[in-house]
Amino acid sequence: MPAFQVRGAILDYDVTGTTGPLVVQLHGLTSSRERDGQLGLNLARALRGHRILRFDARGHGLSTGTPVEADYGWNRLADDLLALLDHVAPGETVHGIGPSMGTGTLLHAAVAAPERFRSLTLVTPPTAWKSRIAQRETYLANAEMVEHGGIAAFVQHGSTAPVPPALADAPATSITIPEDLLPTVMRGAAATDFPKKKAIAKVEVPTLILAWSGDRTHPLKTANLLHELLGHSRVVVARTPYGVMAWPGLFAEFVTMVEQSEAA
Ligand SMILES: O=C(O)CCC(=O)CC(=O)O
Repeated sequence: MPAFQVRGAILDYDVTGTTGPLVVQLHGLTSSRERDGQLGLNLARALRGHRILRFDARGHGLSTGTPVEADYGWNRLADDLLALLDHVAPGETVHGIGPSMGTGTLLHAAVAAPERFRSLTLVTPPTAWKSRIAQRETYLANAEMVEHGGIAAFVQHGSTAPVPPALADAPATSITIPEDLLPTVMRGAAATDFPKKKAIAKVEVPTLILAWSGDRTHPLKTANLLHELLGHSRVVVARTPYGVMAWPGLFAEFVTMVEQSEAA
């Protein structure tokens, strides 16, 4: 696999397809491109005639990490993303898609460099702003849990959490962050948040928001707030696994429509 060195980490990535516009696909906290595939979240899979760039965020999957909490803030992950885009596709505008932490990363990147994005697909937007306060405590407690009981304690605790209806059929998967790095990544997640609402409202990139119901880590309130702020957006909510099965098709159709309206 190709690798890219940025700010002390080596990001593992791959590009499928040889022609067509570039799509960059991100993943969520404690996940990786492989694990998101197992969860049915390889959402660019229905798209044809495009190059798809996928990578593991620093500290996740096959990428290496740094022992610095702030490096896992969404703003810093956005710096990684923009640097990787400069490396793989200098000067090219791209379609970005990413769940949860990937959404936070895309929003920071789009605020910093809106000209790099043709479209954004924000999947299962996580807690943000007001709802981030309680999530922060959860992540700090998780960091301590790993330090005292290892990943096994964290996994055991997570297995008792309610599963959103849209994930009812998802297989069991493993955390992709090494045990010694996980507390650092968790504390980085605890300290981060979306960009300010005013900054998001200035982003004029066409946006599709794919959310699901019944998940406190990805509350519908965030999806709806983003929809209100982003003038060029549409929101679709999945309430069952069938709703999530439709997402690759919805994404492919959205990207095609964005390209057709640019050409018109
Ligand atoms: O709340 C966060 O920091 C992001 C949570 C996340 O990315 C987990 C997921 O992918 O479900």
